[in-house]
Amino acid sequence: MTIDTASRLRIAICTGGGDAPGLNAVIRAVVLSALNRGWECYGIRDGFNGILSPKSYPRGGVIPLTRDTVHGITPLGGTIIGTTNRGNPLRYPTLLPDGTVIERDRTDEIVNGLAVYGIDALISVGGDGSMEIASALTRKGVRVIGVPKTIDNDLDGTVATFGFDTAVAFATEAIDRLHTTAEAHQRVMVVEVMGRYAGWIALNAGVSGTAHAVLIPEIPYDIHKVAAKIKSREAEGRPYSVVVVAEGARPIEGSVSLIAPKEAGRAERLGGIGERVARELEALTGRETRVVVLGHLLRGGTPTTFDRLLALRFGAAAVRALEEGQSGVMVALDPPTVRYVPLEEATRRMKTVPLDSDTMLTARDLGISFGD
Ligand SMILES: Nc1ncnc2c1ncn2[C@@H]1O[C@H](COP(=O)(O)OP(=O)(O)OP(=O)(O)O)[C@@H](O)[C@H]1O
Ligand SMILES: O=P(O)(O)OC[C@H]1O[C@](O)(CO)[C@@H](O)[C@@H]1O
Ligand SMILES: [Mg+2]
Repeated sequence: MTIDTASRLRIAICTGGGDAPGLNAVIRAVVLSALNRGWECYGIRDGFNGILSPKSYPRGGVIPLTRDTVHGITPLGGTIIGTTNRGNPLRYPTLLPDGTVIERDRTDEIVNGLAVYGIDALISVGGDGSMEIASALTRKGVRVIGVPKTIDNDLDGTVATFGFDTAVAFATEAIDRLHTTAEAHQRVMVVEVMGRYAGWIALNAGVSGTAHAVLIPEIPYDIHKVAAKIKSREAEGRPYSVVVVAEGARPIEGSVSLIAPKEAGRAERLGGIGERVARELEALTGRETRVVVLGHLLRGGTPTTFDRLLALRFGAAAVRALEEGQSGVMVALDPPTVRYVPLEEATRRMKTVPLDSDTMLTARDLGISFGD
């Protein structure tokens, strides 16, 4: 969709979903690119909560972002305006007098809230959930540009999202460190990494960190096959192994490991699969086993150079898109350039690991077991 451009825009930015290294770099690029055009820039606190729950923000749910606000934030993890992965405005959990909880659409309140603040256009940074919300707001007449973010790399329509490279780099370093202790103690070390529905982090870090088995959501595993891999290493005089497990991995006959089931306005919380795999491998191989859960460590820290640059490029490209009069599109990496894809296209399907991809073939050629 292309809209007439206003010469001086008042824009807002929000960050939604789980945080990812690079969010602050996007914010800085958006703010500086906007200010350098003579525009004004505001930040909505904690996803859309700054508009939906203004009473929770005595110092303002929508705050001005200035050159000073974004000074020095490029290398910082987190997001200076906050984020949330609870309370999707499309399906907002609401308690009824009889105690039941229903989900209701609160996007009209966001449309009105943006109008009250005189916001001409919104830049929404987030994963699939945030892009779905952005797409709904576009249909309601809000001028929106999406910026893709997720450490899980499961967002379609872009070759890469920022945060993923940082998460993989950290996981690889952790796996490297576990090799030496695994070998010294002749143990099996199981490393659980994030990746709810897609195994990108487990696969890329597992291959780079030379793990011996990698279990991903895309391939339900047979624990006996993983145990056989560990035993064959033993037979070759290597009585230790490193196994990487994505939190969304599941056995062939079984389901994912849940910490908490899905609730209104909130996805299910996964966790515990590393523990389960370790227990079963110890029983099947007789080898002492330990588990390390990397969890939220993967979302923290300073973004890698790749992620910083990508985040800065995405932020600046989002502002250029507004200047060009675009709306309803997501900035996407299409090397060597960035392009704009319709939000509907970006949210149509989840990007999971293709089983015939080059990285999968590489892993198999290297002898890594997927438990299949
Ligand atoms: N701007 C927002 N305001 C409120 N809630 C949001 C916002 N953006 C996203 N959410 C909520 O967070 C959930 C996850 O968001 P999203 O898919 O954008 O992030 P993600 O990077 O994929 O991370 P996650 O693992 O949390 O899904 C959404 O389904 C929605 O419930
Ligand atoms: O613990 P939280 O913040 O709800 O988020 C956990 C989820 O976030 C993600 O890291 C995506 O950011 C998923 O892999 C994970 O399941
Ligand atoms: Mg998501």
